Amino acid sequence: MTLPATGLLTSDNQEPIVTQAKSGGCGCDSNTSATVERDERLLQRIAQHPCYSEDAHHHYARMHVAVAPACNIQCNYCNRKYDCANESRPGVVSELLTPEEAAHKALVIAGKIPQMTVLGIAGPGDPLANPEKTFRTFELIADKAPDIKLCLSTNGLMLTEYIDRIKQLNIDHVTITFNTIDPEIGAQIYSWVHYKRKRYRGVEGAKILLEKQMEGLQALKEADILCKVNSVMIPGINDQHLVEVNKYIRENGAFLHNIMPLISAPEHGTHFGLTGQRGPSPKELKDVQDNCAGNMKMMRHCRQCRADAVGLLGEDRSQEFTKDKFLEMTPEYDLEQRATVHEGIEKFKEEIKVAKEKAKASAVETLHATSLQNNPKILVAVATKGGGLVNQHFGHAKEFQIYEVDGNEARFVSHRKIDQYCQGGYSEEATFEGIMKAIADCKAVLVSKIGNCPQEKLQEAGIQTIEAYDVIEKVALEFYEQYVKELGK
Ligand SMILES: C[S@@+](CC[C@H](N)C(=O)[O-])C[C@H]1O[C@@H](n2cnc3c(N)ncnc32)[C@H](O)[C@@H]1O
Ligand code: SF4
Ligand code: SF4
Repeated sequence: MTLPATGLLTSDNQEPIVTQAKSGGCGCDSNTSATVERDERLLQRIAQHPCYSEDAHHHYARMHVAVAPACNIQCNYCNRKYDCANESRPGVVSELLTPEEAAHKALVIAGKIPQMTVLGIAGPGDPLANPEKTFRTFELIADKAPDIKLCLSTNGLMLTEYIDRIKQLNIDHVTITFNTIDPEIGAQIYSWVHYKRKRYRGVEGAKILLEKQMEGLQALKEADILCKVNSVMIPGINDQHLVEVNKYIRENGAFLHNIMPLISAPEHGTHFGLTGQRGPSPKELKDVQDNCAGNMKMMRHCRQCRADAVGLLGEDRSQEFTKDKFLEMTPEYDLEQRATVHEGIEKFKEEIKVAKEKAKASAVETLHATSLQNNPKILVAVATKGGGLVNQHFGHAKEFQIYEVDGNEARFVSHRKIDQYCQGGYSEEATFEGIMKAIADCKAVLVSKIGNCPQEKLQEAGIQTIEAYDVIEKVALEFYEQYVKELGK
C-alpha cells in the first residue's frame, strides 16, 4: 500500500492527527477506520525517531557514522576539512570509519545506549556520492541489529539512481537538502555540481541538481519512504523564497520541513564564511518557520549535528566513542533488553501525556477565571537533560529549550545554545551575559536547581526562576497560571 506522505500532518509540532473521515449514511464508516489505521501506522513509523518526532527527541537517541567523505557538489556553506572536536556542526567529523568499523561502533552503542534507535549516514560528504561504503554499512547493521532504523541525508543528486537499493534495505527515512526551487538562486548557493563525469557551474549546475532533487522527492513518495527536507536559511539569498520551497515540497509528498540557520564563520573556510555572509537571527528563523507552519509540520528541534554525533539530540557523546575507544569495546547488542527499555520509555511517555493533559485543563480553567480578554503568549526557557522533564541545574545547562506557552498549551519552539554557567569560578560573569542575551525574551527559566547569585541577577532582569523536577509542559503551564493570575489582578 502506498501511503499519501502528507495530509495527515498539518499541525505544526503535533504528532499525526487522526483525521476525521467523512461519515457514510449507515454510520459504519470503513473510511474512518482506514484513516485511523493509516495514522496509527504513521505514528509507529516516527514514534521512536528523535528527528521525525519532536516528542521522541526527549527520549530516544540517534547516531551518525562517518563513512561517506566524498561529495558530488560544492555548497558555498560547506567545508569538510575543518575539524574541531568540541564543535557540533554538520560536516564536522573527527575520524572517518570503514563500513566494518561503523557496524562495530553501532553495535557497541546499541548495547551501551539502548535508547539509540536510529542510525544515520549524513556525511561528512554525501552518502550517495559514496554508495558502496554507505550501502555496505547499512547492510552490515541491518543484518545484525534489525531494530535499528536506518536513515540517510543527501543533497538528492543521485537519489533516483539508488532508490531501489534504499527501498530494498528498508531505509524508511530519507532527508533531501532542498535550498531553493529556483536555479538562479541555486547558482548563488552551489559553486559546482558534478554529474555523469562532468562538472557544471552556475545556473546550469543548479538546474541539474534541482531536477534531480524533484525526481528524487517523487521517487521517495512512490516508494512510501518518509522524506524530511532540510533547507539552509541564507539571509538575502533564499530567506524570502523558503515559503515557496515549503509549498513545493508539501505538495510533492515531503513529510517534514527542517529550515536550519546557515552556520558561517570565517575560520570555517567556506565561501560564505570568507565573504561575510551572515546566518539568520533566532527571530528571523522563527518568523520563516512560522510562515511555513500553517502549511505543514515543521522541525524546530534540529541540532545541526556533527557527522559522527552520538546520543540524545542536544547532548553529544561522540568523544566517548572515538575510534581508539570503541574498537576496544565488545558489542553487547541485546535485542530483548533493548525492547524492554523501549517499552519502559513508551510507558513513561504515556504518564507524561496524562500529566500534560491535566496541566492543560487546569491552565484553561485558570485563564477563564481571570479577567483577561486575550490569551497571552509567553516564552519560557527550560533546562533539561532529556526525558521530557525539567531536570537540569541552571549552571550545567549547555542549551535551553524554549517553550511558547498560552492558556491552551506549552509548545516547544526552539533551542538556544549557551556556554555553561558553572565554570568552576572562572568567567561566570561573561557566560551570564551570553545566557541573558539568549533568553532575554523569556518570562521564566525552569530548572531543577539554581544558585542564589544567578537567580538574583535573573530576577533583576525581570526573568523569574522556577525550581522543579517534573514534566516540562506541566511546570510551564503551572507557571503560566501564576503569570496570568498576576496579570489579571
Ligand atoms: C553535512 S550535510 C550531509 C548530507 C548531504 N551531503 C547534504 O548536504 O544534504 C547535512 C546537512 O547539513 C547542512 N549543512 C552543511 N553545512 C552547513 C552550514 N554551514 N550551515 C547550515 N547547514 C549546513 C546541509 O545542507 C545538510 O542539510
Ligand atoms: S552536499 Fe552536503 S556534503 Fe556536499 S558540499 Fe553540500 S553540505 Fe557539504
Ligand atoms: S542534524 Fe538534525 S535531523 Fe540530523 S540527526 Fe541531528 S537533529 Fe536530527
